[in-house]
Amino acid sequence: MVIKSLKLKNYRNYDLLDLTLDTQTNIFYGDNAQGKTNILEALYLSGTTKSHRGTKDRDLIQFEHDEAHLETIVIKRGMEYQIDMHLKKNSPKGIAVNKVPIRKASELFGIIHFVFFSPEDLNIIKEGPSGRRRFIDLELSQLDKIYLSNLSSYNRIINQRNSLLKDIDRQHNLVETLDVWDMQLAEYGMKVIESRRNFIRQLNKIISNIHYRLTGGKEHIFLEYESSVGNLSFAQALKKNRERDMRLKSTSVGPHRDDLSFMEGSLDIRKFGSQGQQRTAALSLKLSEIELVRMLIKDTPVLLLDDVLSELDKHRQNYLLDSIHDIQTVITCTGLDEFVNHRFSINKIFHVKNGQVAEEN
Ligand SMILES: Nc1ncnc2c1ncn2[C@@H]1O[C@H](COP(=O)(O)OP(=O)(O)OP(=O)(O)O)[C@@H](O)[C@H]1O
Repeated sequence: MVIKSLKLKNYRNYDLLDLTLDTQTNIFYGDNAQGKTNILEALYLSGTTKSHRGTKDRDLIQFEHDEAHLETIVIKRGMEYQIDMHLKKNSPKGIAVNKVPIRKASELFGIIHFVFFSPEDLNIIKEGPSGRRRFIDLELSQLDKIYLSNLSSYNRIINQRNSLLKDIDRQHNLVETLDVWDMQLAEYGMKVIESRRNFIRQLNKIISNIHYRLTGGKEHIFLEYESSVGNLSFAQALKKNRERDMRLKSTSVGPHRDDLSFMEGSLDIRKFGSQGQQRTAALSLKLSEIELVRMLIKDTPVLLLDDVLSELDKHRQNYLLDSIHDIQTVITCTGLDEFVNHRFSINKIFHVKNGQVAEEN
């Protein structure tokens, strides 16, 4: 699949933008705060309905405007799909595929698949568990419609359970209603955990090879899904922790507290790895994600690289660029130095300045 074009109107710092992308490598370069990431964000939004930065629709609309419009044309297996998105300040976004309005965002599912890679991804091992859960959730939500639906049900129920835990403090007889919530939470929670375990199993088959090559044969790594539920069933764990949850007024076990560990032999890289080791493992993870997506969707995803090359040394830059030469890639960077010494062929170069994009030859 490839993105053929992107049009924006009143989106972030773009009044109007009309871009035709190359099917291979596209570079957007320019100084800071000129609008490079905004382009990647707009692309990601048009495929997933969400900003990769988690920004609300109203903040994506250009200051002093009430609406924004995005039009993306995707080519997938020879078919053209036009995705129109209308962002509004005070109501949900309108989406149409080939001019036919769709009612639910999930109807966009499967048209386009993005892998987003930003400098924060290189810190995924060094930082806290929420980034690692977010990594799993963002990818699985694109790969698996049922996961997306189970995860939203789980998140809805956990919010309701947490408010109930707060209310119980004032109105103790509400404690009887906890069982009903726990039953539902356990049902969706187990499904979420099972899908995540399966995803990690599949990633493990790929990551060890990639990491071995990336470290010049020095390291083997292995991922482990760490469930806060432990060996209990989720329902049992909820029961066991009920007193504590009531005291803390929040749910202490479940997929929203789980983590992913990166093991090099018996060494937990999260805790004991050097910074370099952690960043290399993070790069291996990202490369494995691309590989796994490719296998599962039986197509190539579109890769969005947000200023990530300048974060890598020459060896890792080369490894990354070599791994992606047959995928449509949209790269942002502040300068073109990273590409000068690489045989990597750039197909289109765009200069971004203050919400204006100029193609260079
Ligand atoms: N809703 C909005 N309306 C108008 N302009 C906006 C809006 N949101 C953000 N901007 C502007 O967009 C610019 C930031 O764009 P972007 O995040 O794409 O930067 P960038 O070129 O990727 O820079 P960097 O290299 O620093 O990441 C800023 O100038 C900011 O003021």
